[in-house]
Amino acid sequence: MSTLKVVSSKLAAEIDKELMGPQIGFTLQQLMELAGFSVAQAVCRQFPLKGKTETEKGKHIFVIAGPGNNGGDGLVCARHLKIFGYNPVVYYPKRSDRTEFYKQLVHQLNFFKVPVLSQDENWLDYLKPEKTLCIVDAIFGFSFKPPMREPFKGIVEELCKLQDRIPIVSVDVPTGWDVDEGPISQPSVNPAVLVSLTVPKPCSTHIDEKHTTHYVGGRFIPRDFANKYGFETFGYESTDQILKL
Ligand SMILES: NC(=O)C1=CN([C@@H]2O[C@H](COP(=O)(O)OP(=O)(O)OC[C@H]3O[C@@H](n4cnc5c(N)ncnc54)[C@H](OP(=O)(O)O)[C@@H]3O)[C@@H](O)[C@H]2O)[C@@H](O)CC1
Ligand SMILES: [K+]
Repeated sequence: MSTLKVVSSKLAAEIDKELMGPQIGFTLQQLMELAGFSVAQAVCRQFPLKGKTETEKGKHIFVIAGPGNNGGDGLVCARHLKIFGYNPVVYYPKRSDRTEFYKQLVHQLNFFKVPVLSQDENWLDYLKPEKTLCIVDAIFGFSFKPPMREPFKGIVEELCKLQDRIPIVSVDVPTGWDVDEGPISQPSVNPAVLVSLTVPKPCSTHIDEKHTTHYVGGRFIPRDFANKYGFETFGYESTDQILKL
């Protein structure tokens, strides 16, 4: 049997449903915690603080959280980045009331004194190349369907203007990309780092390997489950939550 290296948006949603279904019984909270934790680990790997000056260490990591679960991954990631010694700031313009859980994630950020900006705040003030280490793009993941609606369209247009000067770390899918077809509509970001969760989506075959470092993270499935969906598990080392592909 040939093994797939990527899974479609449809299959990714099916995998998610089965993981959180009655037979397996993961909760969304559990998977999101591991997903966000792995993205924070990828940021550490890519932008290590060790040996950096105090000025460098004080730079912001600007996390933009969208309205769905990709945004939730961003909220979790920001908390872990703070624990790891970084200086995250979260921009959360459209807050989900889908579940109480998103509010709890915001309370946890308040607990760790991570600023969480609302839509009406001047978020661009935090995005200065000399003051910002990177941007974590947790706007849209595998449920995004173009064309992009406001306020995200305007936000992503601003990110596109900045991305040559501030590196973008995209969570699961670069925002604006069609999950299966890649960057076929605008606006869409061109990330310096992509962290695919569970297994890469087809759009990841469109990244320019010279520009984008690709990690896989979200280490939560056994081999027989992966094989059932036509792919292999990844060779994570030791306790690592990410693997550079
Ligand atoms: N097993 C795993 O790997 C795990 C994966 N996880 C993560 O979940 C992610 C998938 O999350 P998801 O299904 O909630 O969808 P996501 O992509 O966040 O977007 C949905 C939101 O976007 C909106 N929206 C859509 N199109 C739009 C448009 N054109 N313009 C504007 N808005 C638009 C849409 O709005 P609606 O259409 O409903 O009005 C809805 O609010 C996945 O990529 C991974 O990061 C982990 O957390 C757990 C384990
Ligand atoms: K994203």
